[in-house]
Amino acid sequence: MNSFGQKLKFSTFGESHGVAIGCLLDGVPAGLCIDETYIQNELDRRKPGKTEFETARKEEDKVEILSGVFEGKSTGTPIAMVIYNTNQKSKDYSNIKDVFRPGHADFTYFYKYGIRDYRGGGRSSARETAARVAAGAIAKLMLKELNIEVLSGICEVDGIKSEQLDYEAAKKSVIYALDAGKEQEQKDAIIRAKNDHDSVGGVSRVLVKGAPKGLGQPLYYKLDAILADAMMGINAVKAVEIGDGVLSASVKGSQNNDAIRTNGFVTNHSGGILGGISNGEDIVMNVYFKPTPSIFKEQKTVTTKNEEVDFSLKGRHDPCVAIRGTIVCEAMAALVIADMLLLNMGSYMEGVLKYYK
Ligand SMILES: Cc1cc2nc3c(=O)[nH]c(=O)nc-3n(C[C@H](O)[C@H](O)[C@H](O)COP(=O)(O)O)c2cc1C
Ligand SMILES: C=C(O[C@@H]1CC(C(=O)O)=C[C@@H](OP(=O)(O)O)[C@H]1O)C(=O)O
Repeated sequence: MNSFGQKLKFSTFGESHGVAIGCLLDGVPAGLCIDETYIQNELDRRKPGKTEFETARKEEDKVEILSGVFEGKSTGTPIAMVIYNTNQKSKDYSNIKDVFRPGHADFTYFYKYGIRDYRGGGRSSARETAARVAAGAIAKLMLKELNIEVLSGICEVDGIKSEQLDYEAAKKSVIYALDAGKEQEQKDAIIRAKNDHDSVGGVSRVLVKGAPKGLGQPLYYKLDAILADAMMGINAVKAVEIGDGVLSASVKGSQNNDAIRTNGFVTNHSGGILGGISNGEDIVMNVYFKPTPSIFKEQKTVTTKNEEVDFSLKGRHDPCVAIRGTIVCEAMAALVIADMLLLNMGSYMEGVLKYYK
């Protein structure tokens, strides 16, 4: 179960090499138009196997809505969605049955549960994030009704930073690069690492446009805390910055404060959140992904019997997980913002009236 979930309850099921993955999304208001083509398009943006910058595992990620939608509209009842796995090739994973891949969840799952679905990491595989994207697409449909948009793109690969942040460019790029001028260099870094049987990290920049003032509950349900929680819950995310983030610790207050004018804020160092509440500016986050743990270089590890071994991995893996990860960030951000909106409708007379009008 998700940890935001005040109004929207969201959970997923399934394993990478099981029959299917899917989700249950409860709390979506009745009467929302559920555009299945839109949901599928969102899944297509994340699905694996599209380019050489992604895992070679080809999945169509066709989503099927099982409940909660009638004649194209949400009914206010739980929405269940399923995506069948079709390209498992589980036998490729027999060589990690008794060894732990450094950097992956094999070690910790084994010591926590004593049993591990080693076929592609089972439940710990980011295959599960397809289900997040399906739920996030429904949240995005709800946000669209309120002219709120969630966008994202890659602003750094292997330390190569984007100078431009062009979200339209990111939509056209196969690696969702925000800076078309840096795209080739970033692509080259991914392919170089891949050819070297290695992997690279990257950073996704997420932008929520059009969010109203007042989202987030002080003090223990702050919008920045909940967004960070949602992002950190994505596989391989190691840090989240809101607005200027880490940089704000090394500048003066006079440089960091956003001056206020009658028409809004002059700058947006805060990333659109003050005191845990949205201030009406763009909500901006940087989400940091580590390099893919499953690499094909020989590595040192131990077996399930705690014997030291050198081992070489097989399988199909993303050389840079941030690329597809950015689509998952959008989905999680959309779910959080939708949840916060629904929460405000309950605590704000204006919201309640608008909702019931
Ligand atoms: C979209 C996406 C794709 C990923 N693809 C792979 C992959 O192909 N191989 C791999 O080892 N890890 C991949 N990961 C990362 C692992 O799932 C993740 O590192 C692992 O579950 C351990 O969790 P942690 O890194 O959060 O500790 C991917 C992550 C995301 C978000
Ligand atoms: C299958 C997908 O990505 C997978 C994420 C992943 C991992 O360890 O996170 C490992 C690889 O697959 P497997 O679980 O078969 O080893 C990726 O291909 C997907 O995103 O749909």
